[in-house]
Amino acid sequence: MIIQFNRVSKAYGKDNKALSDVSFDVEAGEMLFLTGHSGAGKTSILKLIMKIEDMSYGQATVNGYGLKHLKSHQLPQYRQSVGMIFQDHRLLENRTILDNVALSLWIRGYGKAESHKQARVVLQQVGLKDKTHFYPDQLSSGQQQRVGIARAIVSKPDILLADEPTGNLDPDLSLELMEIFMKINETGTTVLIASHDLILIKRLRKRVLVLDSGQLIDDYRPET
Ligand SMILES: Nc1ncnc2c1ncn2[C@@H]1O[C@H](COP(=O)(O)OP(=O)(O)OP(=O)(O)O)[C@@H](O)[C@H]1O
Repeated sequence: MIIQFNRVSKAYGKDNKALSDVSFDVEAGEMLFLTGHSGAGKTSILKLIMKIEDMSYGQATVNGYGLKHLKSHQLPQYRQSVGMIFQDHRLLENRTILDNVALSLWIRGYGKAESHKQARVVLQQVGLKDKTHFYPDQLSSGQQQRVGIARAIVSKPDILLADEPTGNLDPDLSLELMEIFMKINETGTTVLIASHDLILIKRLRKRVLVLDSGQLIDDYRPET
């Protein structure tokens, strides 16, 4: 299992309970969705996996690392194996698309030429080969979201997390984006996507974890 949550709870402060006793397993190479109403706890699960937040109770193992006892010096290595695509793209406005993607390799010690080379490869993969010299504000929001995907996959993570990646896209663009995720998944990357776009999720016939007020109420696997 590449992700194991065992009775995980999360409270923000004393009273804000976001997750209660959540348990689930994900096999390496799976693609699945996390859904539920606004405030159900989807982002909280992703933040726990990224170790942006710490759990209050329970245990979780991700890619062989026990999250509870992960030391700060292990974090960079751990986070290299888990890529995250944020709801707001968080692109650097004063850098080109190519630099935005290459930067995540460059800060890991790759040379500039190699970083650019690999950035070009993933930008082609997400269909943005012709936009490498553009700046983020010259792209549509769907294209910006694809830059976010390119940036997350350029370091070849074992697990890819995405928080509402189709948030403000129209249905056609949302489907296109999901097809990109499916292609990434076909290369062996485990993909976990938080989304409340139920129509889209249904169409894709993948496993769906359903959260309700911080509790996991369903783990739906489509018939094969
Ligand atoms: N930093 C925080 N401080 C206090 N409470 C928080 C914090 N982050 C989240 N919460 C609370 O935890 C609960 C779960 O939030 P979370 O963001 O995980 O939900 P979500 O399912 O991702 O919602 P959405 O679909 O609206 O993004 C909510 O009640 C929220 O108010």
